[in-house]
Amino acid sequence: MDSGAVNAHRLLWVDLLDTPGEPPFLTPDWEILVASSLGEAETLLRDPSIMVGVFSLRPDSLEHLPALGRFLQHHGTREWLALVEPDLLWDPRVREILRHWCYDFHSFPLDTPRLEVVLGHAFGMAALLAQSSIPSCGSGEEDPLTGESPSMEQVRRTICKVARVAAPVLITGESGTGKELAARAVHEASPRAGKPFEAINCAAVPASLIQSELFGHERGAFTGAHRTRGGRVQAAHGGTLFLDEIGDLPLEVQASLLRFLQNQTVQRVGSDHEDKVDVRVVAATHVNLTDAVKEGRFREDLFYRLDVLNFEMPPLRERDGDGVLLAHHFFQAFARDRSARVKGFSASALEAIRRHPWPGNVRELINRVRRAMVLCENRFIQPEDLGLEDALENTLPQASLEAVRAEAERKAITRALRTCEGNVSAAARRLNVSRITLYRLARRHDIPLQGQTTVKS
Ligand SMILES: Nc1ncnc2c1ncn2[C@@H]1O[C@H](COP(=O)(O)OP(=O)(O)OP(=O)(O)O)[C@@H](O)[C@H]1O
Repeated sequence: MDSGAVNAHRLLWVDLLDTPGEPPFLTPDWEILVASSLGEAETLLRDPSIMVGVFSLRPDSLEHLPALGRFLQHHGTREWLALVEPDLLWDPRVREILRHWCYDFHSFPLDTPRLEVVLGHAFGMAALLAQSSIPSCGSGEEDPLTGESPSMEQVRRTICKVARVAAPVLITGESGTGKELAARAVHEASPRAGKPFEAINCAAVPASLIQSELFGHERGAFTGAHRTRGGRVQAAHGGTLFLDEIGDLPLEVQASLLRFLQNQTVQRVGSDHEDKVDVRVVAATHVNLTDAVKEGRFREDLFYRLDVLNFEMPPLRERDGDGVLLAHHFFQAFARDRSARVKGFSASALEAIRRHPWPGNVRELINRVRRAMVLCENRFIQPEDLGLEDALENTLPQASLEAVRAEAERKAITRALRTCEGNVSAAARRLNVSRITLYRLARRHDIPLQGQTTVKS
């Protein structure tokens, strides 16, 4: 029964009677999913958004009590309500179930308004419990995603939401924006945290090997298959499979992936039977999959299977202030690589970081900061150390005349020293100033000079 209401709370109705009855008519706040066996209930509960369940106990359902007890124990993070025939309340086995595993119970006949009130309370309690079991959901110490811009805050909120639902997730975004990191964050914030997170880059595995890499193979299935091997999908059992660059998956492998998503089964290459798996898929792409579908490179049915929940990692140039924050973050992280002399970023380097469009996104920023920390010869990283001197070019005319002159002076001195391989006398001649003036200017601009201590002014 589907109430069809947007944002309705999902409720599992477990009916173990030989002749199951209809669930009651509840307000559209509830979407009722009916299971007529514990097996069916088990399958439906793969959906973590179902946080509340109801089951009824009548004389003809007593044979199921032992199995019901095990089932409730296994799903103890949900809140359960029992509807009980009044006579059964004296049965010690029934009392045991109510005492240990139920949030509340009702005796027949059913009082629907009262039931709904209690269901609301039970849902609230289950939601609280679920929240406290989600580690940081993007805001605590474990949060791997650095960034405080509004667009990153939005990403965090989305991660928290999609983490709770079992459906596939599709993450889009330019290369280097942190799609894999976001996929890990989804996994860590989901009930699958602590279970395997298997990541595979579909573009990096040769097309001939990807089928067996994903689904495994039997011994002798192809030349070189010396032993039977499980694939990455099976390795992710209970957890999450991250398929990076999904747009590069060959068409024949797309068919197997679709089958796996539909049935949650895998078939090894060379095998004629299928194994059941429980894996959540998170996929990422930097290409437009809609275009790939139009061009026949990507199966439309697979696209719709994957595109159930989606979000985009914003490019770094659209994350206000995050470039500088990330630069400081990686500066600290690479502390071991840096010379103790390097204290941080100069004001002009930070300005260059703000101005640069970062086509390679966070990955480019990491590489530039790491290189600058190794190459920097000053106490503070300069735009040139980051290879970002051009980023300031257009901005200089807007700065004060004094700042423009200082920046030009600093650049000219640095360039002359580099050309003269650090020889101060030669650089001074080239700049048409005395050595003493060059020493004074170098000190003002924090530019180290060779043999500085031996020269008397
Ligand atoms: N917000 C962030 N905070 C800290 N590190 C980040 C952040 N975003 C990305 N990174 C780092 O940047 C690098 C690139 O990130 P990642 O591999 O997740 O990007 P991607 O979008 O999956 O790239 P590609 O499309 O090329 O596979 C990684 O080293 C990752 O740890």
